[in-house]
Amino acid sequence: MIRAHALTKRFPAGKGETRTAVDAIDFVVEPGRVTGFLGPNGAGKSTTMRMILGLDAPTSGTVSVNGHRYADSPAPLREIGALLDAHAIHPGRSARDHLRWLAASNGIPTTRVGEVLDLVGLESVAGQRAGRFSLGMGQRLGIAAAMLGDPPVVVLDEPVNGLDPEGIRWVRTFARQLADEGRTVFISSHLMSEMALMADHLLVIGRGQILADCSMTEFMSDHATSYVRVKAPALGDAATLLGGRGLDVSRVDDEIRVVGLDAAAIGDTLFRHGLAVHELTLVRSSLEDAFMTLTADSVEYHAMTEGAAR
Ligand SMILES: Nc1ncnc2c1ncn2[C@@H]1O[C@H](COP(=O)(O)OP(=O)(O)OP(=O)(O)O)[C@@H](O)[C@H]1O
Repeated sequence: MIRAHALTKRFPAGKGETRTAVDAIDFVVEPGRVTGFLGPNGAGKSTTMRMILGLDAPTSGTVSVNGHRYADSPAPLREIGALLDAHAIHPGRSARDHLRWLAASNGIPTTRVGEVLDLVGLESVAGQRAGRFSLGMGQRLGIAAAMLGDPPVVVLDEPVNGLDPEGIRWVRTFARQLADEGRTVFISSHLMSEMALMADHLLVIGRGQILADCSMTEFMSDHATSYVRVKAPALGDAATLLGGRGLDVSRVDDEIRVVGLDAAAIGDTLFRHGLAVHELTLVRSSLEDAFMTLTADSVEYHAMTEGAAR
């Protein structure tokens, strides 16, 4: 498992000032499930992952993989496999040569190269230069490299960024398989929609702080609210009536939004009081909305106007 305690990273920000990228965070990434590491751009995901892998030194605090610091591991690739930057591959080298070189420099038998190429479905193109690979093939090669040491812990930074739906599905299935094999799987993303389909557990980060650490199911029930949209000619009367019953009623433009009773019961109540109803719809807020709400205060660069965001 991965365990972070009071993990902090500050970067120099000029004029003797510092910028806190990761702010004293505590978390545990458990084996046997996919943990999604979710946060808007600049939230601190990559910095955290780099500290897990010993590529950045924490300013303070600790992070361990299977009980010890990554840097203290005698055989790091057998301990933890990582995909941080899929483009960090020599473009002139073939996929097979790239993996052979990695295996040789890490004391891993070259027979493993064929196995990981098979695992990610690149066997047929293994002789081609990696520089010619599509984004999806590059991601697969990066994942093959991560799996060389058959590690119990796998860390993937934005593995589906820029992939087509087929590539996304492949990564999702692969991550699930790794978790089912009992491995610790830690995957970052800035898109809730991806995590909703991939992760069992969620760690949400914003401005370097943990905003949520819970199961995906818990996140859904806590944050994805729903309401019933009511449109009626006598909207004010309908709002007064429903509000009088202790329901949470808010008026937005030409509709009222009601929380606390299902659509059928609301319709019946209005009917019994002779109020006509033109629309009665259950509206579920999407998980993406829930994530945006949770991280709204921690997004680094807000669009200046709504129009600019489009
Ligand atoms: N080497 C560095 N020097 C200075 N500041 C840095 C450095 N690396 C990251 N930062 C800053 O730390 C903060 C967190 O960055 P980080 O890359 O970890 O975020 P992220 O969540 O991975 O975002 P993204 O999804 O955009 O990659 C940002 O404000 C970033 O500008």
